Amino acid sequence: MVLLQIRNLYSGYGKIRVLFNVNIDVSEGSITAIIGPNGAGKTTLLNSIYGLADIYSGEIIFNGSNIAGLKPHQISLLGIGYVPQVNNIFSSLSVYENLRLAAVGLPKSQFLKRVDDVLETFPKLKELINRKAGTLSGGERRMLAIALALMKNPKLLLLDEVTTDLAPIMVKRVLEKVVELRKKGITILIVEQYAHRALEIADRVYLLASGEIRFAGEPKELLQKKELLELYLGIQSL
Ligand SMILES: Nc1ncnc2c1ncn2[C@@H]1O[C@H](COP(=O)(O)OP(=O)(O)OP(=O)(O)O)[C@@H](O)[C@H]1O
Repeated sequence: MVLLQIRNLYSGYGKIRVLFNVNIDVSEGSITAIIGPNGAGKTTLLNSIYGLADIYSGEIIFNGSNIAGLKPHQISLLGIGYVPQVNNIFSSLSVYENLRLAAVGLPKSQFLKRVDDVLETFPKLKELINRKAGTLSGGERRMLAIALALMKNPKLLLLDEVTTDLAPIMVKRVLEKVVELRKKGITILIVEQYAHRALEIADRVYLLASGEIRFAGEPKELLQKKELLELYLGIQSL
């Protein structure tokens, strides 16, 4: 089943037009990667899905209904979680307090169940539960940012460059978590600046450049398109 279908999407910010005729299918239970050069519009695509960009035309069908034009809190309630590039962690609050805030409105008993689930996925955060978020390492903060999005129990998780600026070992751990989340039934749409990392874990990949989709297919097909890789990603081979 296709969980998210984007049809003929044109979007941007006011007069700044960024995406042109974008079509994307995200199958339930899959990892779908969006790659492309800087400024291609990858973040704008996630912002469009989450109600943070202006939709000029087109449809964003999630779980059967068109969500284009809805506000972020409405989209969140429908089951989409977003881990933005600049994460919204409160540094002066503890890990626990951040998790509590992320689940605001949830009755205490449900909150405790969700915290248990999320900490099972991120055992390291359990050890750090009373630490101020500002004292966490870069990798730990990235894990917390994902944990915060999971507190709302999303069906679809949007991840924007969650591995950028991390040491190689932490990159590996974060991506292993992403694969683990898919195993738990969460559908993932991931934007990655480093194409090879995304291609290793993705079921399907879209190459975006200058606001248009230039390739859609399986990672192994893209790996054979040397001219696309060279033109848009500046790499001879991966
Ligand atoms: N809030 C905004 N208001 C106006 N223009 C914006 C805004 N955010 C991004 N843009 C513009 O939209 C275009 C696409 O940016 P976007 O961040 O979506 O690209 P990207 O592929 O995610 O790039 P990067 O890898 O550098 O983050 C850029 O020209 C950028 O300047």
